[in-house]
Amino acid sequence: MTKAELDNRKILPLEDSWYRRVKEKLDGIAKPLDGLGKFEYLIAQIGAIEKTTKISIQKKAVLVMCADNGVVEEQVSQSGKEVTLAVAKAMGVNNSSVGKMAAVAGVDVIPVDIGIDTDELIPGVLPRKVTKGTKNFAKEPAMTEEEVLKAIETGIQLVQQCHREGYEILATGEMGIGNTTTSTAVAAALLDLEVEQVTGKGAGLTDEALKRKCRVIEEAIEKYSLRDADAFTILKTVGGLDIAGLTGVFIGAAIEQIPVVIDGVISAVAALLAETLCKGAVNYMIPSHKSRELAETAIMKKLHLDPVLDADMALGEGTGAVMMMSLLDVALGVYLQGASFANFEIEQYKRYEE
Ligand SMILES: O=C(O)c1ccc[n+]([C@@H]2O[C@H](COP(=O)([O-])O)[C@@H](O)[C@H]2O)c1
Ligand SMILES: Cc1cc2nc[nH]c2cc1C
Repeated sequence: MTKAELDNRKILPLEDSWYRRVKEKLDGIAKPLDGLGKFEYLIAQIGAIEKTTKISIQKKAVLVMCADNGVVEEQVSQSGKEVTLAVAKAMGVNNSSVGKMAAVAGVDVIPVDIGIDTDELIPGVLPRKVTKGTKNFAKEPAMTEEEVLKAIETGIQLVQQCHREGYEILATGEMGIGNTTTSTAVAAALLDLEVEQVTGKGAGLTDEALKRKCRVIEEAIEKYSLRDADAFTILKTVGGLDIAGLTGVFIGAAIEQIPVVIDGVISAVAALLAETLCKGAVNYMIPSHKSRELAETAIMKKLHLDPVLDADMALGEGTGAVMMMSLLDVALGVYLQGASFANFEIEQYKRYEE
């Protein structure tokens, strides 16, 4: 894929009529009007994406992009980069946090090596390595243009493959030590935010290390004049292969017209990049939780998305998105099988315009 091909991707809008038809069906179910709150809108959104009132999200997968980040050399994370490989290996044998959750939720985990710094072929992990980790952005741009395009294309192609295999809804996830530094740098540059106000402790840091993390991000934004740069340049300079791959997943979901659930702050940054690069992609996105990472709030506000879960989670791997898939299944139980007012022989509730 060339940059021009990426720029020319067109995303189809959703039709309002499907929202209305799903909402009418929800209003006919014996319950208070809008009783399922935000889930009513989300169910209607999925109906509009699938273009049906007979919604199905039975076959589910979480695509977990795993990659290393050169900026870890600057000691911006509590652990070393070897943890990325260790957790990816655990994912491959369903022994990671997301694997345990997904088994309960009926979701398939698809871990992807999009840039782990190893020559090993990891059992159970899809080999889609673009390069063995990014460069340290404190010293040089993280990626080349070709690497970014290849990672985005990989994400798009994985969604297309999942769609062909019958998956009806996808979730995003990632594993990459240092990726809260890359994500925060992208968010701060793209949304012109104060670095100190949006930088969190990631997987855990001392106060002193947090100051170092802020300094590394701030210096890079200044060095490369990123506050005036476009989204693609920001991603290439301070982003990561996991973020680029996930950007492709969001673009791919919009192209294939399937719903995609956003996980934590790293996925949220990729969602923001996808919407910036391909307008309208956001209509295919479903938020899950409000990550503990500080950049999350500004990103969700910019995307006009409202995460349902506020549980102080900061695990990554796709865990929050998988939890959300379970909640969607539960809410859909009412939509698909709930008794109607007619079944109860009581009069349907009316909407009163104020
Ligand atoms: O999903 C989130 O919002 C989230 C917040 C904090 C940490 N993480 C996970 O922790 C790792 C990154 O943390 P760090 O401190 O190395 O940047 C990475 O593998 C993420 O999956 C994820
Ligand atoms: C063990 C471990 C698992 C993770 N999953 C996401 N980030 C992580 C960081 C660590 C350290």
